[in-house]
Amino acid sequence: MAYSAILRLSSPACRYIIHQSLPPFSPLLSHVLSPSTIPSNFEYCLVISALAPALFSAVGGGGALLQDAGAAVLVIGGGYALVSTFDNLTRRNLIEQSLSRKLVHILSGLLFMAAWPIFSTSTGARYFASLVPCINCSRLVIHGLSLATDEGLIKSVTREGKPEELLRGPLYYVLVLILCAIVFWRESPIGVISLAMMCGGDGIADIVGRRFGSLKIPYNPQKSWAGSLSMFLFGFLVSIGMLYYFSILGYFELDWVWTIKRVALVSFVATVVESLPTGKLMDDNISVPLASMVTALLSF
Ligand SMILES: C/C(=C\COP(=O)(O)O)CCC[C@H](C)CCC[C@H](C)CCCC(C)C
Ligand SMILES: Nc1ccn([C@@H]2O[C@H](COP(=O)(O)OP(=O)(O)O)[C@@H](O)[C@H]2O)c(=O)n1
Repeated sequence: MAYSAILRLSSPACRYIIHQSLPPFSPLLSHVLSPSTIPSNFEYCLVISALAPALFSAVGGGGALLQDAGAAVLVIGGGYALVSTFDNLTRRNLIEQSLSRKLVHILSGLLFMAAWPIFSTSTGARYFASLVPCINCSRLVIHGLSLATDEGLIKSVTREGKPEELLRGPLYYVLVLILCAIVFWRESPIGVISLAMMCGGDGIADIVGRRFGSLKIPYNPQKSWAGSLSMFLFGFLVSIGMLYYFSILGYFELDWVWTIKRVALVSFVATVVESLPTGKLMDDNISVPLASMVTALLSF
């Protein structure tokens, strides 16, 4: 009944329109809809309720709407599941908090982007997809302002377990997801590369840099050559991998030799920007995707 259009069908014109626009799917229908029969309004409502899904999918509205709403619910659930999974791993001391945060950093955006093809081809699909980071954005603001408490969220995405940390890196991160979903979506490699560099590149730099980053960068002792090199390589590979994923699904047709060169350039520029001592001026979750977008816009 949710999709059924309960229409006032008393007017003959309305019944005529229905009769003309709906092929008689069965003898029952042709009887009920034929102008010679005068069915009650209840019978018409019954018919419309039965045919509404077909009607909606025939006009492209309900089918796409249903698909996008379902996809959004599925991905929102996936986001909650991901965060709570890493919260449990951290609580059980199976992984340290900094590693948990970085794995959430790497996986959230990449899995969100990988889910884009399950949304419909309608023009509104990108807005349904952006609902996912939007809901997480409101979640981060609510808990970042301590209007509510979610220990699991705080433990799995903050460095020191302070709620106000949610209003910096994590918030900028989901805002970039919203921007890329709405502005670039599945139509442009720029959004894909920017998210790959922010999620994959910047994420791996922390993991590798903390463990193997003894050789520091001269102009920024907080960063290391190992961290930056891993960002360049992993960011490049994740970018190419995601572009290949979307291209085999038919969203991009790319000249791969040309593309590889430009992705390498984007990855290099993003890595240099991330290595700069500008963390206090601009969070990496803004500077890395911004540098990637500008470089990709100029080179693609
Ligand atoms: C830990 C995060 C950012 C911190 O960045 P940094 O300070 O370490 O540089 C990521 C925060 C993720 C957010 C809480 C949840 C986002 C969920 C995502 C929009 C949907 C994922 C769906 C997918 C299917 C798992
Ligand atoms: N290029 C890089 C990036 C991070 N790192 C290491 O990872 C730690 C966290 O890096 P970061 O401050 O960029 O972390 P986020 O701002 O990305 O959360 C740094 O303090 C370094 O120990 C590195 O060695 N080289």
